[in-house]
Amino acid sequence: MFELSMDKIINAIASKLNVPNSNATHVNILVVGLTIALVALVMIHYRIVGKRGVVKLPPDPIPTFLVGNMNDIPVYEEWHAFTAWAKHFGGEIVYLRVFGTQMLILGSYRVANELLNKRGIIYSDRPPTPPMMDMAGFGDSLTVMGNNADYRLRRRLFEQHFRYSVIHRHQPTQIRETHKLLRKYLDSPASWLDDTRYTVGAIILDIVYGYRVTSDRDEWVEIGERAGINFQLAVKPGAWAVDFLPILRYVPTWFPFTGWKAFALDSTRIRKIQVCGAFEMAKKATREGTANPSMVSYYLEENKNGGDIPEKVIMDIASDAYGAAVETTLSSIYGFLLQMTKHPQIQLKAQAELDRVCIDRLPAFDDRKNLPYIEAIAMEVGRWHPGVPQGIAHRLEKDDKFEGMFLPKGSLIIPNIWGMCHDENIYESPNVFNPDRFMEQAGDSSTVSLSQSNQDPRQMIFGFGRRQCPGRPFAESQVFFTMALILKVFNILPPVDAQGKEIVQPDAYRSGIVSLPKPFGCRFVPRSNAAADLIKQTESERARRGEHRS
Ligand code: HEM
Repeated sequence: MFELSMDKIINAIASKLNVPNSNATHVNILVVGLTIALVALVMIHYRIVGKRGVVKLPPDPIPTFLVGNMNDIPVYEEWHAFTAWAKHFGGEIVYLRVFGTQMLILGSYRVANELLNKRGIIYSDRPPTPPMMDMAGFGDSLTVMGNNADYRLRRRLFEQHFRYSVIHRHQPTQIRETHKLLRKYLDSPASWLDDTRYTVGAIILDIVYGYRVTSDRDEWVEIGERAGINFQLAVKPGAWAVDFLPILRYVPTWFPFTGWKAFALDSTRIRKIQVCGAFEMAKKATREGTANPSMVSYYLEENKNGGDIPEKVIMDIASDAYGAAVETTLSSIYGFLLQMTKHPQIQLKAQAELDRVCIDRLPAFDDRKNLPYIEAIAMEVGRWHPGVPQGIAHRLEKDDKFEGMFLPKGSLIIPNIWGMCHDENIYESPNVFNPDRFMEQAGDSSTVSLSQSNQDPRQMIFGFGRRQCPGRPFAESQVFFTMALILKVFNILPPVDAQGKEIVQPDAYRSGIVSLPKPFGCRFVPRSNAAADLIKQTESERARRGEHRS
């Protein structure tokens, strides 16, 4: 029966190819060749996994010979392509291959929760550090380290300084610097973009090194920023030939076309100044007893009292905090300001809540539980454009199986956080900016509260499982506090053109691991004279606390 139908196929092919039947041997060879190729293709889609039988890989865009899906992955705003694939393949996991590297793009919170949270034990590793990251001085960063004992020590120490139960320690710094920002918005609103950036940098420098920024353009903030920019450049996938051909790292610097080596050397130099310089400054102050309390002074003191934390570890995690905190937190604050320029009604509603809770004073951290609408705006800002839209890749440590699909060991796991936050199955009209989606109307407008029924996007935007962002408690509190303070005293308006007409600004975001809004305009106008007075009073409070002016 089989031979009969095989003959038929051979004859059909033979006639199609115009090959006489007497030459059927050649056709036989052709058919065998085609069959092998077909089986090979099928084998790529289906894996034979030991005794567990045949298991299917997740669906994938058709790969190209050798390079796989390299050309399918866009260089900019990858999260849109990932979201489109998830829809196209009707699946929550998409499989990609680039050269020998296998990737699994997770497109829903449900799957990310099942794999990265619940099976965290095998999903918490990171891929090997790309050569350029290493050459540019970022190889020792906690964020890129594999799941080994050294990593776990660093992670524990890091968390100890930023977990929910201790972040109140950082509040005096947050209050001092964020109040200062309000004064800057009032006195010189044109430089709001830089001033906002400097504020976040100044807070982190104080928390981590006990260093108080005293000028508007502080050298340590500048160095931190340069290191941050270099990190973003070095980590960019596909940007560096050396990441594909590691042997290139041994090419001497005098060789033509090695500008990338100069970048790597300069980046390492800046990173060294940032990591060692700021640490040595904090160490000296701790030794002399003049240090402000900080992450570095805390662990150095612990060592003095019998602890044995390697100094290198303290030095590295301090710089990790700076590198990981500034751009991400800024992404939320800038994102909030951009949306406010477009949504005056949302501002009005938030200001009504603030005026009810903090009648004639500035909001404080303790007000958070009584300001659900401000919390809802913070959640919607995070959902609208997550600061790290594709997360940071995890690496699967063992072969795994999920709902009939085979997930191969060594795969990079990329959670498409942006896609999850715009999932129509979770959020109604996901492309509308609407904080009310997180609110529950309970009685009159003074008793509204946060709804428990809609998925809290913060379970996604800070990543997953054992790798979930350890800075989350601090980031949430700083974003909330900044938003509440600004809304209490300012109207946030869009820029105007030469005719005084308000400019409608695009929702444009920079691509990269951390994604911020592209530069945009914003006007800060005090809501009233009383609001301006509240800002000015922070100056006298500062003087009363004996803080220096800057
Ligand atoms: C709104 C602000 C922030 C967002 C959206 C954010 C988001 C993220 C995400 C998505 C990850 C990857 C998690 C994963 O691999 O699954 C991450 C990792 C990390 N974040 Fe944040 N982050 C923010 C603020 C901060 C702050 C303020 C700090 C420090 C104080 C921080 C420190 C870190 C560190 C050290 C890691 C690496 C953790 C590890 O690999 O174990 N982040 N963050």
